[in-house]
Amino acid sequence: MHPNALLDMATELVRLVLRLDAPADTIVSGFLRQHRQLGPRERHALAETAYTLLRQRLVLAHLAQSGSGALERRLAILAWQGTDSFMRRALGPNEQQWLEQVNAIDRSGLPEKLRHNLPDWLAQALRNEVGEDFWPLVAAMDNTAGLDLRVNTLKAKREDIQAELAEAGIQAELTPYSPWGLRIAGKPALQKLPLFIRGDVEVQDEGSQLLAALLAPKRSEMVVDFCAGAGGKTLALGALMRNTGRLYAFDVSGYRLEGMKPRLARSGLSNVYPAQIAHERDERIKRLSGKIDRVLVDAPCSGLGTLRRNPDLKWRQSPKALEELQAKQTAILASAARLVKPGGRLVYATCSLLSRENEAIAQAFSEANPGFEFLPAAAALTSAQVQGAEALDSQGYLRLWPHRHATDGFFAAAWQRKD
Ligand SMILES: C[S@@+](CC[C@H](N)C(=O)[O-])C[C@H]1O[C@@H](n2cnc3c(N)ncnc32)[C@H](O)[C@@H]1O
Repeated sequence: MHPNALLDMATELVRLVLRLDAPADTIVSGFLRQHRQLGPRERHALAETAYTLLRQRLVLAHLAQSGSGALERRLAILAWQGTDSFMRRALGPNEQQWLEQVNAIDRSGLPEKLRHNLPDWLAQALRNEVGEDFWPLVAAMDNTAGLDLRVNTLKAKREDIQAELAEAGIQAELTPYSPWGLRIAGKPALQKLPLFIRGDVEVQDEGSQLLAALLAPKRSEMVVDFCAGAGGKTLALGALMRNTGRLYAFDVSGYRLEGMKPRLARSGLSNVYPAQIAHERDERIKRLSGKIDRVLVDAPCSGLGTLRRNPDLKWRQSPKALEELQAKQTAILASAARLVKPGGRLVYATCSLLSRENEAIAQAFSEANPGFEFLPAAAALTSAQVQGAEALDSQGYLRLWPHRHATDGFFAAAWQRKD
């Protein structure tokens, strides 16, 4: 494709993602689907340009002020993630000159806001969470996420998959904490590899894998994944149960549950029972009250722990939205807890970095439910064969951070129901 045409497309994509009226990954994948003529490198350049713009929105908007022509085009030029020389062939002499001037600016001298690229409320909230780690956290969230795989231990061994990947020219390291994880260098296409088609691996952040480890379901147990979505955690739980017992995968979204089907088919699991529920107090839930060995609540949350993958969330979330989420999280956790039988385990998890969705919800639950005993994460994870689990524990909670653990940001709290 001619550079002019590709830059025009990038400009159009920038216009679409800046509306912030839908998740950026939905907009980007929809846009790329409409332009099937694009090659893989062109797709990559367009997608990464859109994500870079969302990551660095404030500084790029500031720098774009000095140019002329359509603002979206200036932003696309500044955020461009394809080959530089290719893009420059689309620029007129004035644009070339402007770009030289902008590139010469020392960004480290710009005001803080233009360096962290966060809305004020979120910058303040993150400073409150991590104090002097604020800038390392900002830097980690500015990177693209790595690619982690979870080996489906029902079908394969981690070392064998590592060797098979090496044969295909793909370097993979063992993840430091998850006993089933592999971390891949770069972003190779995996979907066509036999090991992926066979269902021997799933793409899953190491942090997500550790939530399954914390719930630690056993053979023949009755387990509920309360907010199962497209089944990322469900599949990990089913494999830990060695395809025995019963694993209910509930969600209010039939559309998301539908997304589980192809993954379930690949996984070889037959112990999973997906079911759409109307809300957290659904009749189906009531019928299972007090009967379940282990319940995972992977609660709907702000998703702010996933900014490496979903940088649009920092612009799409708000303190008001957080309040609504907190009410929902509290209600879902209270309902899910009723399922747990005496001696059973309950885990509440989010992919948020903010205490108000995490410790605050867990502490309120502990106070309101003396029949549930708090289980410190380090001990529970160590029993689940997680190495170095102390490094993941903060005051008994599982707390994962992009800048400390090279995972998405995750939180989890675990309890055991007393007899
Ligand atoms: C963080 S996502 C779950 C991701 C999923 N566990 C995975 O690993 O892929 C939260 C899910 O909660 C679901 N949800 C929202 N409200 C709910 C409710 N009241 N009861 C059950 N699920 C709910 C959403 O549809 C969404 O799929």
